[in-house]
Amino acid sequence: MSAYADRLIEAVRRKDTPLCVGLDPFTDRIPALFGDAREDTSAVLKFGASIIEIAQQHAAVLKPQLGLFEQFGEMGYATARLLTEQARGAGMIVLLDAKRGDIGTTAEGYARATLGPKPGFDADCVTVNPYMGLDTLEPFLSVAERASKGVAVLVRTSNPGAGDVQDLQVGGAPVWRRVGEMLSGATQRLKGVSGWSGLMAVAGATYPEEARALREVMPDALFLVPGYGAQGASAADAVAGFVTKPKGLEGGVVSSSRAVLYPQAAQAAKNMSEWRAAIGDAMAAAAAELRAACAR
Ligand SMILES: O=c1ccn([C@@H]2O[C@H](COP(=O)(O)O)[C@@H](O)[C@H]2O)c(=O)[nH]1
Repeated sequence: MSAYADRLIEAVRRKDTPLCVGLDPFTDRIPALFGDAREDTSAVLKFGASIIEIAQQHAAVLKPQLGLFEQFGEMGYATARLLTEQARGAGMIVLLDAKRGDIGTTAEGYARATLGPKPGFDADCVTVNPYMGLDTLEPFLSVAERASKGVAVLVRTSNPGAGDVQDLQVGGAPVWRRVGEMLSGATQRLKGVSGWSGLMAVAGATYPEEARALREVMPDALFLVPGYGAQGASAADAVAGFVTKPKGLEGGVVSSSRAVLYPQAAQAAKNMSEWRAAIGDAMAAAAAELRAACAR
């Protein structure tokens, strides 16, 4: 199998947009058309399955937010696995947002559970938290190397409090920059023939200046950029850390969850075909807006 980075960048080029659809199930926002998600996880499964059917037309990548499935207990976990299988079966790349991070021996379990084959999730990539140190990433990197998968590392996150720790100065540079520097060996290990690495850096769209600076530190890492849409960042901000290549700007994927899952028109839909149309419109608009931002 080709390297994760090559598969990802090829899929993004084919779709001609860096849009990554986030799958974040919120019980109070899943329309009643699917059943009552507060009482029945089959409503979450039906909602997720319909989202994937539409998303596969507009985006190369799906990012299930595992925490929001885990809130439903074992059935939620099983639902996330079924949806991961559906998305991969439909040719989408699945980037599991699980934000794992623990001592090496425990991390081995997490790596098998997320990237490993059944009974693991068999996701293409998983998000990890590096703030316990490089050794905690090793099990994920080993599985990723062996199975042509990716590892997306939190470097400069999108949340308002991101700077509380990540902006602290260490030897004249912020922590997030030091983390980016620390990841250079891992980046080389997951490099594909395209020159891009499957060691992805999570760089929030809400901090475009930091994303630009991070690109200098991590020239080969594909970025996973959350924060576009519901968190207020524009398409231009979202691609700030991308790079100019002969075919225009590229360099990663931009995720959007709430803005494409729960647009107003979909919340007001009276039937399934209205809902499908509203979701399709929201995803098409996001895909086009990001495509245009990449072309500038
Ligand atoms: O820095 C980060 C890292 C991860 N996330 C996750 O991305 C989505 C964002 O959802 P939106 O509805 O598009 O705001 C969500 O799953 C977060 O857990 C992030 O926002 N920032």
